[in-house]
Amino acid sequence: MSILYNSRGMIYSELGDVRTAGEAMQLALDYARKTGVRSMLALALGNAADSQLRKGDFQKARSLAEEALALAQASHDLDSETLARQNIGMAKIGLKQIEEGKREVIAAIGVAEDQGQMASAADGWLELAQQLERMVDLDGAVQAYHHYRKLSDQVMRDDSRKAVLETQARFDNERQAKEIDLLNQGNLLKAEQVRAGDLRLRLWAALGGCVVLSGILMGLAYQRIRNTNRALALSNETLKLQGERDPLTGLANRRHFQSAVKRLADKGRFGGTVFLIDIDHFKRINDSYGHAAGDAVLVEVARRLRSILRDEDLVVRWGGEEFLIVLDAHQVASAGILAQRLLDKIAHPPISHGETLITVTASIGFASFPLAPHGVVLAWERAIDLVDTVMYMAKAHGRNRAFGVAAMAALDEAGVVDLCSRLEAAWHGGEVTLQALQGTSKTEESGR
Ligand SMILES: Nc1nc2c(ncn2[C@@H]2O[C@H](COP(=O)(O)OP(=O)(O)OP(=O)(O)O)[C@@H](O)[C@H]2O)c(=O)[nH]1
Repeated sequence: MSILYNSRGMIYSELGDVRTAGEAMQLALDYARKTGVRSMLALALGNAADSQLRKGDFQKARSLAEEALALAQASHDLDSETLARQNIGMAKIGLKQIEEGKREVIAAIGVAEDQGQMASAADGWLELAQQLERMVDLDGAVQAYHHYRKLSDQVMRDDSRKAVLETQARFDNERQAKEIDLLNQGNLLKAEQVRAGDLRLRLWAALGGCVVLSGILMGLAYQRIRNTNRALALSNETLKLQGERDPLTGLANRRHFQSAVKRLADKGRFGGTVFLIDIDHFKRINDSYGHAAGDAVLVEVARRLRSILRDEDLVVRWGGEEFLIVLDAHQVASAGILAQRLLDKIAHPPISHGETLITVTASIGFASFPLAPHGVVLAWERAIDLVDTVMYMAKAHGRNRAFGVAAMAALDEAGVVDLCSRLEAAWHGGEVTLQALQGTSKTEESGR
């Protein structure tokens, strides 16, 4: 029964029904206490503490997590001990013991990292970032989010390496099929050539008065060969284009970006203006209207972005609900004007999907490189790291807004990395100048 209620609690928790999830977790805990089975009790205590954290009852969450910690230590269960310590830290943050709680959560995440549990460590950083954001420790939240992005990128790289291998295998099969197709076309071409050769021989044999006729026939054969070659070249070009497009939105994908960015980077150093756009609360759109509606939103946002940009501007589907724009221009002022247009274009009018009107907003980070005022040039990975951090600040400050880097008191890349790791504080301390813009109307922004 305890396992059953645990599962029920987890399902309701995923659906966002905190109250029913809490009741189920409590029942799971009651049954686990009756059975006296330690592993079951540790699991139930961990989940119940987690549920209380979500409900905001930090005192209760803390006492449940402390009970779980004692149990985990007694049974030498390192995983449960780490979870319990993390929950205790989160509860302390909720109880306004922010620095102590932060230390405990970070130590618990460190243990998970040492154990090689990178996905759960990444989740830990994200939860910490959200908890600190709730407690208005924005600097701490931005730093935690930075760690989360780094680690989740690493996890995603590992996952996507697997996915890439599978996709590669699929792509190879498709390519093989295409190559067979091309080979057939090649054979046809050769057959055409042989036929043309035959024709030539016969024509030479017939010679004499047939010279004019043979010339015409040879001309026709030559024309056919040229057409076949043109078809081959077109087919190769189509193959290359398909591999660099996102199939849902038709925008360029990351692979295309990698080759395009080489054109914009001088010896790996990046020049231009970058915007990172992340749709706000996109998970809610999927949860409320369904995955197909989420897809429709992505397609429409992609169309709107393209509609206000020039053909030569690069627009990339960067991740699930993230888009990256790269302009070959360096003016920060005009970047601000474009950021405002992007915010407004995404939000107005609401996107229609069947009978439903879906209100969509986005958060945007942007910066122009080399960085003002000292003209610091960055590798493109660092440039995107910086824009990603500024984008998260736009999220942390309420969403439906754009933050852009106008100037940074850094003389080299190391200085930029340092300021980026404490951006909120550096902004307030005057070491960084940010341009902050807001979407013109916040119709549906519900915050947290
Ligand atoms: N429909 C659809 N959903 C996707 C696609 N790719 C990713 N997603 C979903 O996008 C959601 C992203 O959610 P989160 O990363 O939590 O971010 P969010 O809800 O936008 O919240 P904030 O970014 O904090 O405002 C996840 O639920 C993904 O499943 C896609 O191609 N189609």
